[in-house]
Amino acid sequence: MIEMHDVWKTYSDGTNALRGISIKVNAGDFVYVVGPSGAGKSTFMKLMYREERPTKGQIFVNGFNLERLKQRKIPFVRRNIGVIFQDYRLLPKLTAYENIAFAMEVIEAPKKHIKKRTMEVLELVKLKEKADSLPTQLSGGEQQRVAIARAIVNNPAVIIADEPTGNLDPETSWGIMKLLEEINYRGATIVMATHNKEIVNTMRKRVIAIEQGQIARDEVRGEYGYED
Ligand SMILES: Nc1ncnc2c1ncn2[C@@H]1O[C@H](COP(=O)(O)OP(=O)(O)OP(=O)(O)O)[C@@H](O)[C@H]1O
Repeated sequence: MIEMHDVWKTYSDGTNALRGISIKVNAGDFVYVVGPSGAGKSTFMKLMYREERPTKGQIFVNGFNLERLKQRKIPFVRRNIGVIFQDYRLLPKLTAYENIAFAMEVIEAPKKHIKKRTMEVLELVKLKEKADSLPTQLSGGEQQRVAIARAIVNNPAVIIADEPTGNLDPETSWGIMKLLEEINYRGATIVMATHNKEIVNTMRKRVIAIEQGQIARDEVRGEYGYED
């Protein structure tokens, strides 16, 4: 599903963010990515959805070699990866419904299908009654649920979540985790970077720890392992 072979990332200012990462994530896995601030977690995530390119090494997602990808194939690969950010990144002038529907419009899904599927995911994230609200009219947790609905609306095989609970209080964070667990249960592979010790130690999953740009641990039912 996702494979990295000896992946290195050096930014243009010379920062060595990743130094020889090799991993394999299978279809249906739920993986936490943990590690100290600045360890390289976000860089690792960005490489998977091709926001950044590796300096060296190979990355495969859904069978595609991201480094050999033809330009015209990029939208196809991106459509198979849903991305969730700490700061939600909803379009501020669009309603909850429109934010989600927009993700289907850009891939030119049939109109009839858009309405049905958008309502379906709004229901899944329990926000049907907020369909017409703008992001500013929603709480942080509700905005993140809209962002999750947007990420899954095109049925991607892989969900990349970079600190999805980073801006949320503990109770709201648990709601988001329940939702991600449900999405994983329905078949999506989830890779989630997090600093949330309680979540990692309670909802036991595979844990990949990155330290100074290298894999420090990779455990099947791992622990958070840091004090923050
Ligand atoms: N665009 C960039 N240009 C130069 N250096 C960068 C860039 N992005 C990240 N870095 C550096 O690369 C290293 C890894 O950063 P990254 O954001 O991947 O870490 P992180 O583990 O996600 O940190 P955090 O937990 O604080 O979000 C850091 O030293 C960071 O300063």
